[in-house]
Amino acid sequence: MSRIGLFGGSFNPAHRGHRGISLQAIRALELDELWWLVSPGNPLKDAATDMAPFAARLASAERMARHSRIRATDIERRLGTRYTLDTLRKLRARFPDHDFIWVMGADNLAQFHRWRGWREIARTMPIAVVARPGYDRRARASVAMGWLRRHARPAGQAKRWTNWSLPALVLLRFRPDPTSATGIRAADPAWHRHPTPNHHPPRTAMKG
Ligand SMILES: Nc1ncnc2c1ncn2[C@@H]1O[C@H](COP(=O)(O)OP(=O)(O)OP(=O)(O)O)[C@@H](O)[C@H]1O
Ligand SMILES: O=C(O)c1ccc[n+]([C@@H]2O[C@H](COP(=O)([O-])O)[C@@H](O)[C@H]2O)c1
Repeated sequence: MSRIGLFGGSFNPAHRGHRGISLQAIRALELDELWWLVSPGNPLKDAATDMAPFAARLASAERMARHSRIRATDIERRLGTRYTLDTLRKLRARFPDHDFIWVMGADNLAQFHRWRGWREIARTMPIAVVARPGYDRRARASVAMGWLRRHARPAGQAKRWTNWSLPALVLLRFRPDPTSATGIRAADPAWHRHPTPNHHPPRTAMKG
């Protein structure tokens, strides 16, 4: 069995925060690989006017994932899925020999109850939530956390996630990284048009 983490995102663009927490999650969860699922279109961001083309977002994710166990993928595009629940069901069916865990930042947990079938997602695979500066209070007080709290596992047992009965949630606290794609876009709205995009966005690129 391979131990695979799934980390979905818009990656508009991918940044050092994604890479940093991914590398730490790989260690904390003893993952063989962490697959970045570059979203063809986050269902909650349909109205976004600053979403770069898929190819540019995927390319930025591939660059940021280099030389690591992170795999930047266009899996959702190939599966034709946009809702996470659909993606996870198809991946489970396609890779019966893999163990999967869903990894997301605390800002995603804060609005997780707005995702289609969020309780079903939690019954499909364990969830690891990574602390994120500015969001942890909102995440703790969220509707989803109200339901998931009773299924929380101690971070000290994170490596045993393949044995957990579902639903299961673990909160991971790494070195905080304030980088955000919102901050990068504010500093450089045309990031996807540069021939050699910035691999290392400015340190001031914080959540806007
Ligand atoms: N600095 C960070 N610390 C912890 N988690 C993060 C961080 N940046 C992004 N994430 C997580 O990475 C995943 C993908 O995020 P996304 O591609 O939307 O980046 P973002 O920086 O949050 O973008 P935006 O500012 O446009 O919302 C989400 O689960 C998000 O919570
Ligand atoms: O399935 C849903 O209803 C749903 C709603 C909002 C976001 N998501 C997923 O959440 C992940 C993070 O998205 P983002 O835009 O915050 O990086 C990405 O994989 C999205 O497809 C999924």
